[in-house]
Amino acid sequence: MTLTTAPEAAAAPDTGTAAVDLDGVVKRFGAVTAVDGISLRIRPGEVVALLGPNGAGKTTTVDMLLGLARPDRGTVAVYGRPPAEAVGLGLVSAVMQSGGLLKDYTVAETVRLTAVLFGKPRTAAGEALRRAGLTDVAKRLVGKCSGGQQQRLRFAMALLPDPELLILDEPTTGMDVAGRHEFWTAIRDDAARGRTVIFATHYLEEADAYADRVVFVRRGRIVADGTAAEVKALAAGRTVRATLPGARQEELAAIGGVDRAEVRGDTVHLHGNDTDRIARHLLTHTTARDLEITSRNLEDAFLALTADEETPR
Ligand SMILES: Nc1ncnc2c1ncn2[C@@H]1O[C@H](COP(=O)(O)OP(=O)(O)OP(=O)(O)O)[C@@H](O)[C@H]1O
Repeated sequence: MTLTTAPEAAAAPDTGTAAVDLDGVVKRFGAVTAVDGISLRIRPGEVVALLGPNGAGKTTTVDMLLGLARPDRGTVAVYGRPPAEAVGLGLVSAVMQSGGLLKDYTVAETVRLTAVLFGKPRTAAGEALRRAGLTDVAKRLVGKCSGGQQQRLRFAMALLPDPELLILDEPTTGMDVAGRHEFWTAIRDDAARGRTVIFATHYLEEADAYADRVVFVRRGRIVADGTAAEVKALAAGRTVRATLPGARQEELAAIGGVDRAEVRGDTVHLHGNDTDRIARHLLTHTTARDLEITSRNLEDAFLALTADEETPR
C-alpha cells in the first residue's frame, strides 16, 4: 500500500515560498537511475525524515538540495533559489555523516575557526556551542570527543550562518543510544524555534520520534509521504496469512478491506486494517485454510513499503 496523504492538502494554504521544492527530479549515474521522478514540497518549519533502504536515492536527493549534484531532469529550488545560491547565502547548511573535523583543535577552537571562515556568522560561536549542548566540553580536543559529541560539533558549525534549512544525512550512524538521544535533543530544541530540518535516516524510531513528516523513498521514488501520526496509523494495520493454492494477486487485492496483497507460493498475505472482514471473506468465499492474523509494526510497514521484489539496480 502507498500512503497517498498529501501533506500540502492537509495543511493551511501555502502562502509563502516553499523551503524546498523538488519538481519531477531525475538523477542518473550512467545506467543507474538514482532518483526517478521525485516531486516534494516542504514548508518552512517542517521537520522531514527521508527514510529508505540502501541505495534508495536519499543521499543523491540531499546532494541536489545542497547544490552538490545537478538533476538531469526536473527542478530543485531551496527557498525559491537554485541550491548553490541558497547555500552561498547561508540559507541552508548541512551536517554530514563524517569528515571535516581536525582532531588536534578543541571543540571551541573548531567552532571559532569556522566562524572566522564564514566572515560574518549570524550565530556567535558561543551561542552555537550552547545550542548544540557542547558548552561543557568546549575545551576538549576534538580527537577525544565521542562520536555523538563530534556530530553535535558538526551541528554547531552548521548553525553559524543561522540557516533557514538544516540538512542532515544519516547524522547518527554509528552512535550509541545515549549519543543519539543527546544529538536529537539538541536538534529538536533548535527546530522548535522554527528552523526547517530535513534528515535522511535508516532508523525508523528516529523518523517516528523526531519528524513531523516522513517520506519513504524506494528505488528513487517516493512510495509514502505522511505525518508521523499517519505513519503510526499505517503501522497499526494487520496481516492475514493463509494457505490458498492458485490464488491470484489481483483477485486478492480486490477483496474488501485489503490494502495490499502478496502471494508467496501457496501462501497469501493480505494487509489491511479490518482483518476480521478479510478473514470472513476468505473463509466464506474461498478455500483458504490455516488462517493467522498478526499485527504489523513500523518495521513491517517500512519493509512492505520499501521491499524490492524486482531485480536490483
Ligand atoms: N556518484 C555515483 N556514481 C554512480 N552511482 C551512484 C553515485 N552516487 C549514487 N549512485 C547510485 O545511486 C543509487 C542511489 O544512491 P544513494 O546514495 O542516493 O542512496 P541512499 O538512499 O542514500 O543509500 P544509503 O542509505 O546506502 O546511503 C545507488 O544505486 C548508488 O549506487
